[in-house]
Amino acid sequence: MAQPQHINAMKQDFSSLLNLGASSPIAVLGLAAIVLFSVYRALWSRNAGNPPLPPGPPAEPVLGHYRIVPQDAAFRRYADWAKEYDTDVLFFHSFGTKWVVLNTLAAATELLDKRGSNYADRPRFVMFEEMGWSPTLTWLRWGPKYQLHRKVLQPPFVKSKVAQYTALQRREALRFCLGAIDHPEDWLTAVRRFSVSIVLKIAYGIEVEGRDSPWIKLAGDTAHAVGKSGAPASSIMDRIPATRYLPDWLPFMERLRYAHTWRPTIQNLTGLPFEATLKTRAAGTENNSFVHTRMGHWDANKAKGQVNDFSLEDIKGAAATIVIAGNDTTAASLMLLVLYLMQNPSVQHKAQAELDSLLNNKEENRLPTWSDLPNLPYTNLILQETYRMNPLSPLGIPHASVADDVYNGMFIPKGTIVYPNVWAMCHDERVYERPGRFWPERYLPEEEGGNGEPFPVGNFGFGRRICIGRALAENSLLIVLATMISTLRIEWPLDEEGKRTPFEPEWSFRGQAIVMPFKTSITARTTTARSLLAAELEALERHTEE
Ligand code: HEM
Repeated sequence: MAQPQHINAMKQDFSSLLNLGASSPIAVLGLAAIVLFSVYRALWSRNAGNPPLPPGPPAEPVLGHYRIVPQDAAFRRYADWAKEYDTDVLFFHSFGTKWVVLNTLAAATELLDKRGSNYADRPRFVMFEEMGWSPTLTWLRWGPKYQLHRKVLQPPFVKSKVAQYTALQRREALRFCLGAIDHPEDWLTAVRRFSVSIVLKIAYGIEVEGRDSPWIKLAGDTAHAVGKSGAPASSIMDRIPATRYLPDWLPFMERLRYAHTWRPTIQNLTGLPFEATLKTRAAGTENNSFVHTRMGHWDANKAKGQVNDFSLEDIKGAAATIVIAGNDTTAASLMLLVLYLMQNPSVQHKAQAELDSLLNNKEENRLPTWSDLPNLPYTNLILQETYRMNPLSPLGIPHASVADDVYNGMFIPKGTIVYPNVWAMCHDERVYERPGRFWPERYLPEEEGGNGEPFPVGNFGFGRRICIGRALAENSLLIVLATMISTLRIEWPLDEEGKRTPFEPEWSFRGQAIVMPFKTSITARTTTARSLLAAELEALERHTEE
């Protein structure tokens, strides 16, 4: 969801335009004129008489920074430029689009939090509209529709309300560990099941039955469709919206083709669970899922002859938001937890010791519950360190400025796209000693052997657009982490010679920063772990089915 892909996408769009030019020089000249005009109008005409723009590397004529910013791991390059130009805000432009990158927590807090109302907008996501997304909070521009969606979606996820989902989350945590013990070679299915089961149940009341559930596949397909669609607001349709009406077979419209190819998948994700839920309601089944609750309000208003501000399309889109925003992020975070525990056996052992001493495991033989979590400080530090090591959206989800602004004598024009460089903030050597090292103790005070470093900030965004699901996500991750530490032994896999050999897995830094599927060895940590998991799962299954 972050920036590197938008540069990449522009490259694809632009090189396709150049290909077209081979057969149609007039088209190239026309497009060049449009680009030059939009660059002038969007950028320089607005800057006349204002303070200077923030610094940044020199741009190329016409193309601006499109060839300057790397496609991969741009967040690292931005962090280097911030040092080189001795600034916390960098400025870039390309084809009339302007963007700034905020490289310190101070800049992000000042602009996105304190001046939040000026940075609550998003760029327009025309390509996502073409892909068939219903109104979706994450992509909505600032305005009454956005505010209505946020007002409806936020309440069930505030900290005081997410307790209603704890039984579900614990059940899925137990299922994950049991799945990983029973099918260690297929631990990723257990990961995907864990994340999608939680969001489908909350959004629609749908149960994911078994490892072969079609819902797991649909969630995977959607993740693929979104993951490869490029960064939001980066396609030629986003730059020049009228191009969405061009035929998609034109050589330079490959992203429109992509949107149309994946449209059925997106429509399935937003449509199928919604239709299934409407059917269960029509058959008289009620549950407390988001859709059932909203449909209850909708029916009641309709019966009273009152206008429904929140339309059926809105309910459909808002429910899909829960799945889109909450599924992949949770799955990717759980993969990171497995990775860091595997890579850092001493951390794993320390966390096991913390759990064992609390649960007195050998005598009582029980698994961690919600009431144990506040008494597991080291487990919590592991989660904080996981957030810091690899922010999933290293450049956040872009905000956009509503009006002209000046920050530390630098001009930020209206309509500028704003990327918080969360990775740079989490890896700032002035704040974190040896930031590339996974060291959960760094947050402890010095007298307890730590460095007194602050918890990372920004992984869930900033200001008015901050993630609504962070309390839910944190609960999911903490309960699954504690259950894993208690029941699983996670080690390097055995190689062909039967040795455990450390390796660095592959990563993808285009858009989101995610670890690619990797091999690991997962076994039950104690002789009773599996039976304990199975017994508690059975009890919870009865409970959550009610
Ligand atoms: C580890 C898990 C998660 C991470 C790292 C994460 C991260 C983020 C980030 C970085 C943003 C952008 C905030 C901004 O623009 O400043 C965001 C927005 C959002 N997240 Fe999450 N998220 C996670 C889980 C969830 C879950 C479980 C839900 C489900 C309810 C959710 C729902 C949303 C929504 C609806 C938005 C859009 C908010 C808006 O634009 O007003 N997220 N998230």
